[in-house]
Amino acid sequence: MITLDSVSKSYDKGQPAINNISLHIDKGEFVFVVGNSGSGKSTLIKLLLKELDPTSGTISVNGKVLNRLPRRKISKYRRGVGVVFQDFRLLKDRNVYENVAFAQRVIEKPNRVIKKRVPEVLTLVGLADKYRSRPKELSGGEQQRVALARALVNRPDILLADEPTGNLDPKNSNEIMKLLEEINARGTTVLVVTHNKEIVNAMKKRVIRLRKGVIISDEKEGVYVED
Ligand SMILES: Nc1ncnc2c1ncn2[C@@H]1O[C@H](COP(=O)(O)OP(=O)(O)OP(=O)(O)O)[C@@H](O)[C@H]1O
Repeated sequence: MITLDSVSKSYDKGQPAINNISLHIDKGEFVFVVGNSGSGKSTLIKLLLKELDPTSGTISVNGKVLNRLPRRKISKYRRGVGVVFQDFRLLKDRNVYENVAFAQRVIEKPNRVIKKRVPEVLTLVGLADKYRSRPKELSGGEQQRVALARALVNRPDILLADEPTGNLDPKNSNEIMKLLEEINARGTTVLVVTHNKEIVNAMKKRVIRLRKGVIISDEKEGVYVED
């Protein structure tokens, strides 16, 4: 599903943000990526979204070699990869329904599909009754659930979450993680970047640890080890 083969990424100056990483994630896996600030986690996410290209090495996702993906095919590729961020990134002037529908409108899904699919995915995240609310009328946990619904509405094979609980209290964090687990159980491959020690330790999933752009451990039922 996701394979990195000797991947490095250097920005203009300093040491590489990702330094010769090889890694394989199977379809249906749930993986945490942990590491100190600056260890390369966000760079890894950007490489997987093809927002950045590696300086060397190859990345394949869903059978496609990203290095060779032509520019005109990038947006289609990204449709297969849902993404959520710490800061939710919702459209402030649109309600919950429109925030989720937007992801379908940009790929020109017909209205009849949108009308069926948006309520389905809002039900999945437990927000069916809040479809008319604006983001500012929602709690942080609810806003993140809207972001998750938007990431999932086009049924991606992979979900990337960059610090999804970074702005949430423990209760909301647990709820978001339960949802990610459920989404994973339905077949989506999930990769979560996090600093949340409690969550990583509670969930007993695969944990990949980065330090200065290098994988320093990769354990099947890992725990969060501070650097
Ligand atoms: N656009 C950029 N230009 C130059 N250097 C960058 C850029 N983005 C990241 N870096 C550098 O690359 C390294 C890895 O950064 P990255 O953002 O991937 O780390 P991170 O593990 O996600 O950190 P955090 O937990 O703070 O988000 C850092 O040394 C950072 O300063």
